[in-house]
Amino acid sequence: MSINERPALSDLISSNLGYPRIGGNREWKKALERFWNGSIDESELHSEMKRLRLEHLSKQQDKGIDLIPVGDFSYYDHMLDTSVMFGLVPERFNYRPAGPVPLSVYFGIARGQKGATASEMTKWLNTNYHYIVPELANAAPVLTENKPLQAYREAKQELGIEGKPVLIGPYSFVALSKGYDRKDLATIVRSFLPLYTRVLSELAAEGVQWVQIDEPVLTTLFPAEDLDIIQEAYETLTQAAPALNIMLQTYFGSLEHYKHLSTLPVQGLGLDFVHDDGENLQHVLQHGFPAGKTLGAGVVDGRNIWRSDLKAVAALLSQLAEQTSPTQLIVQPSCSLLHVPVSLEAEQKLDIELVHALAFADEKLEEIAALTAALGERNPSALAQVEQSADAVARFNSSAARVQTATDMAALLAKEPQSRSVPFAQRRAIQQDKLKLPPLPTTTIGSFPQTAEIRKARLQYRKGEWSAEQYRTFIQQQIKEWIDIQEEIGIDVLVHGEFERTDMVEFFGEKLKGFAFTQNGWVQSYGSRCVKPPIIYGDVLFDQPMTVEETAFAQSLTSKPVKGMLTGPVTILNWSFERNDIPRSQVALQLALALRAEVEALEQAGIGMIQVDEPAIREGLPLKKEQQQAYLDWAVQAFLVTTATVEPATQIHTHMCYSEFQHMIQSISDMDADVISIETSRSHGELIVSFEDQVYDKGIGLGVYDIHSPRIPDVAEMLSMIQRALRVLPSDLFWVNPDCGLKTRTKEESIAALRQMVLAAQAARDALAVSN
Ligand SMILES: Nc1nc2c(c(=O)[nH]1)N[C@@H](CNc1ccc(C(=O)N[C@@H](CCC(=O)N[C@@H](CCC(=O)N[C@@H](CCC(=O)O)C(=O)O)C(=O)O)C(=O)O)cc1)CN2
Ligand code: MET
Ligand SMILES: [Zn+2]
Repeated sequence: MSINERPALSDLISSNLGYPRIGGNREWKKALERFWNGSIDESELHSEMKRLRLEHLSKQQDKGIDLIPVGDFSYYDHMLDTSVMFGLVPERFNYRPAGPVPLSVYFGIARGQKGATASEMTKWLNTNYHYIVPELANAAPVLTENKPLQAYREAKQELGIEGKPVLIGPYSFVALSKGYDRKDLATIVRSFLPLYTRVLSELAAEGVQWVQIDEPVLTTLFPAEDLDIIQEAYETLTQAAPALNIMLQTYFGSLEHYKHLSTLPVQGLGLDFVHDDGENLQHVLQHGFPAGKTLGAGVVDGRNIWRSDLKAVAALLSQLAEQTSPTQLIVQPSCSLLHVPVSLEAEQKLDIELVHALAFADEKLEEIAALTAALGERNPSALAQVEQSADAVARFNSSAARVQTATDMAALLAKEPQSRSVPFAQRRAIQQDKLKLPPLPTTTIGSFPQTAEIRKARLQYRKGEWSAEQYRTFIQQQIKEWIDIQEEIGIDVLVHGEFERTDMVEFFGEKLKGFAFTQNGWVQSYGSRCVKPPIIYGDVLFDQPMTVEETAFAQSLTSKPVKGMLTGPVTILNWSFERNDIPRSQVALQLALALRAEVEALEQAGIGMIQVDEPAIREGLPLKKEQQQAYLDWAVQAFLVTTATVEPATQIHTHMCYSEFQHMIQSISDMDADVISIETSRSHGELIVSFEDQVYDKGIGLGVYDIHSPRIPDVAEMLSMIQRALRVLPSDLFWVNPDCGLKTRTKEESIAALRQMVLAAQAARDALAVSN
């Protein structure tokens, strides 16, 4: 349907689901880090946070958004905010919540503190955002403060904004927590309902119109029997605050149980019409949408950076309006804009054709406002904007940048070997013969501290104040310093330290063809840590060696093996903003072929061990079961294409960060890496059980200490991690390493922790020698 045939949508309103916290120039990150290092005090932190919070609200208002979210801002993470609001402070912090939880305890849970390890951190659904996992063991939930209410009051008093408080719903909150038996889920959800009831009734008493309750778990494969407690929860909440309109918000997928969920006793249902494979629309068309209910239509992509084809979106909205005749339709992004950069304003260096095809958070709000105005006939000039956007998208899609060179991937692949030439058992003997490693060899995951000095050097180089030669010499000095440190500590397999890299994905994006990179396109990954995902806009191709010089230099300084270090195809794909005009699997294979060229170049330069990191392989897993195997198949294939052509004597390593791997051990094994290192320490050994079944029979290093925390682990603690793992894993396949790279730690912390780790490995070897 064309936009001119649309039915009247005059009561259309616009909404947002969440706005990036980090600020246009990462002011948020900088304030937090200044507070943690003691440069500013708590009151200075609070005032900077408030300034940012209000600035973000004003901006959304200026863009013309009707329903502006409040309470989505956070000092670290929104799940952690909810935990402390409910008084969930783990016992080891020795704090019994009475009123609001102090900032020191809040950051303690997030980052660890003396005598108390941090709470576990894990991926937020299928994104590169990480949340702090609530601990429900021995929990006695109490309401310590009403955070959404405070946020609402602040927006109203300071800016006159009638905000829409956002909170994570009781079902998703509990489902994404740990420390309880799954069979008790309903009881636990029930125990939180009085707290939610109080929060909502106070909001209602204050005169709040709409509240957004996020239930992202509803788009995953949750057990159907949970529908009962979900039903019960929303009956309770609606009864508690009948004057309030509850928007039950879902995102990142479609609702498998649409028929049931659409009839829950709430006033609005928010659906993702972008990342749903068309299924939500099918559900609405097939089953209808309950009369009298408001449909929150997530039609603008909240997690990728492409400009919308607003004409197509307008047609979708018209279709929804016509088919469902809901009393009200709300135009909104598919999810919170937390997952995209703030604004295109700062991007002066991108190709103009590309810029016209992009939309970051602020531009997405403009799209939503324009669409609402055009369809609602509020503003005739908005129509022109809608037409323009469709033209821009079409122009870019047919541009030379986009045109595919490698069309027939299947034919291309048919010519390439996709498995190692000899099986693992044989490779292992050949490799051990060559490498002669001790039992329980020690290594690290790749990066060493990215100090202020290193970042400053890179900045000077980028600004042209330093020559390429000066920067190169500086990087070589860093490599030399750390090769010496590693040798002195007694680590068995060394790394060069990744000093030349800004980020493990951005670095490769800058060197491969088909990528564009932004100047300021930052997105929060966890806490104050941000990433600048590169943009895959065209065909990915190898250009020239990317890592050989630094790796070979490092190897020239030592007789111990140095592991080459690459980021794998699936991770580069998952942590970039990807093109969406061709299938993801095809982009992954293009990446794999490009990276294979690098693997071969390293091998030719005499590097005998190559690590191809795949920390993001798990988060790309589709939320729906029927799509998972196909994904795993092409992901494994991409890894094999990258690594399979090396000699049997060349040892391939891979690394993955903490994830729920239980159901994909077979696929991990099929990747056929000689050694895998996996982050485990924050899960306190739970992951080991997954590898117990003996499906996994290759080299394995389970992280023995948490690198996300500044705390230095002691020898006994790591020794017990090793020994616990050795109860289920064969000692001749076991490696000792930290959880992940050390780039976020200081030099002192890293050296101290690695010394302890080598002592722990030595103690474990001694114990093995005695028992043999
Ligand atoms: N892409 C990605 N995703 C990931 C990970 C990862 O490593 N990469 N790891 C896991 C955990 N997530 C992480 C995400 C980010 C960081 C991280 O350390 N980020 C750095 C930024 C890295 C970076 O690109 N740094 C630039 C520096 C950019 C900068 O701040 N420059 C300053 C100047 C330099 C200075 O004085 O500091 C400026 O422009 O103002 C560089 O090295 O060159 C940070 O937020 O601090 C760590 C882990 C999961 N997801
Ligand atoms: C997020 S996984 C990180 C792997 C990388 N080689 C590093 O050590 O930083
Ligand atoms: Zn990692």
